[in-house]
Amino acid sequence: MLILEAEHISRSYGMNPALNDFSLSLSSGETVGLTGPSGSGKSTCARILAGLERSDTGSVRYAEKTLTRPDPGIQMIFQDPAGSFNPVLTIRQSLSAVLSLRRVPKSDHHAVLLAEFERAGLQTEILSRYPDQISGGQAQRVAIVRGMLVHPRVMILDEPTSALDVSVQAQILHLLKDIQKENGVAYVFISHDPSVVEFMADRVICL
Ligand SMILES: Nc1ncnc2c1ncn2[C@@H]1O[C@H](COP(=O)(O)OP(=O)(O)OP(=O)(O)O)[C@@H](O)[C@H]1O
Repeated sequence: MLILEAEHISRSYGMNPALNDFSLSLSSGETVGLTGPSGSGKSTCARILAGLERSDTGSVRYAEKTLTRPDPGIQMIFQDPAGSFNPVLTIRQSLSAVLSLRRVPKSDHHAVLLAEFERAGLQTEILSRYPDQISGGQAQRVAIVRGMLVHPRVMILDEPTSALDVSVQAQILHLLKDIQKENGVAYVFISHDPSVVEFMADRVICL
């Protein structure tokens, strides 16, 4: 089933064209890889597909509706996960806030987070730490857990492993594959590294 569709999207910043006539069809459970050299518009494309930014021309449709703003069904994972957490909240507080938004009763939060952490291979003591007290690999796992708590149908992953060393990178890629096998989430996987994109993606678009 088609879940995300971009038709002829373009975006310029002033006189600088960042993305030119890009189209994409993404089905549930599928991974499309997006690659290309630095400055080719990968991150611009990611922000538009996630509804964080509007294209100048063309349109994005999510679940058969035109996307005009961020939708909880599309989650985005960035290269620098620690930077996307509120530094004054513990990991538990950040994740509980997401569960509260989903109206999960407070009394269930601990059990839900334990189960998610176990699945993601995270030790539970990380819950009481602050974002600057965990490693890059742990932070990226926590970011993936946070994204999945919302039960998205699409995840846009913008260079999710580029800041990690190779062994941690492989673990995160396998975690993403396992999650997808379990729940059929669709990925747009962005990386400048062709071997990583090749490993993750069912098909690859080069910008
Ligand atoms: N907010 C912005 N304002 C002005 N120009 C921008 C902005 N964001 C991106 N650009 C420009 O748009 C072009 C595409 O940038 P983008 O970050 O999408 O490329 P990228 O392929 O993700 O690059 P990289 O691999 O280096 O992250 C670049 O020329 C960049 O300088």
